[in-house]
Amino acid sequence: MIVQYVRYRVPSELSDDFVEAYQRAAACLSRAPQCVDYELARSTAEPSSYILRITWTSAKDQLEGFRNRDLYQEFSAATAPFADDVEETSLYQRTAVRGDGGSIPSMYDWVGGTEALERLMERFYDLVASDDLIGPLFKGMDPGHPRYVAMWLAEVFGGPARYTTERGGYRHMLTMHLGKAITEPMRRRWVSLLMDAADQVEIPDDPEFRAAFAGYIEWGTRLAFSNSQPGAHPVQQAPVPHWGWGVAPPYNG
Ligand code: HEM
Repeated sequence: MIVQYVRYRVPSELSDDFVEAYQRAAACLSRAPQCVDYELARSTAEPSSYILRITWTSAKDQLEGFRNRDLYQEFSAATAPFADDVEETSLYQRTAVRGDGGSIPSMYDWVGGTEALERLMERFYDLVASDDLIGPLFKGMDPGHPRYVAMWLAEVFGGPARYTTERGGYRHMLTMHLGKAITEPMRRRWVSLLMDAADQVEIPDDPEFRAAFAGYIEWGTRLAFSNSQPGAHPVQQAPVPHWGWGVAPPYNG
């Protein structure tokens, strides 16, 4: 891990604009898998002085991962008006001296990445195909469907944003559920078969992971249920949601 510090001196009349610009830029950091955490702090003694601290997974990830991607373009566009106010920017190696707050892996990393999610989804849709209640809903499904849903889940759990960049993002997923008239017993069966598949392919079964995973699945299936009802008026445009550990992150011993 590497810590980047950027010191700014911002004219006081621009301080609100500066913080607002960083609120926009921060959305990019929140989505960047290379970013562990970040904070913008303002000096109490000299209110025109700000320090931005960003912890990156590594200098290489920051340079080759973040700075080479679209998110960086967005980040730079938001902060460009304050480029001349930067007084210093430096990268620091962390030392052994530190307290709580090491990086918490994303749920995507914890589950085993794309390979594990694809394995899970292949098994799940095998179970679905032979299920009397929900099998018929998926009769004409695209053969790539398990992979697409794995891609969606990967993005939700903090992995690559490929469902957004390659598959049409939230809007496409929504469209696929519209008018399907999912019933509550169907939703329950979907959840239950997914949990069976999770046990069968042996994705992590620690309480923290399974609780967070089940939380998302409960939430997502309830949205799919309501969005699928005839006459529903769901939100048409939204980012792919990001799901995290909630109140019980992995136990570090
Ligand atoms: C967390 C819950 C859910 C997630 C994450 C999810 C995800 C998705 C995604 C990403 C697609 C579009 C795939 C593509 O890009 O082509 C899709 C399509 C679909 N979903 Fe869901 N879904 C959920 C719940 C449900 C439930 C509860 C049902 C029904 C019981 C359902 C039925 C369908 C059907 C029938 C399609 C269209 C399949 C096809 O014809 O290719 N989904 N779902």
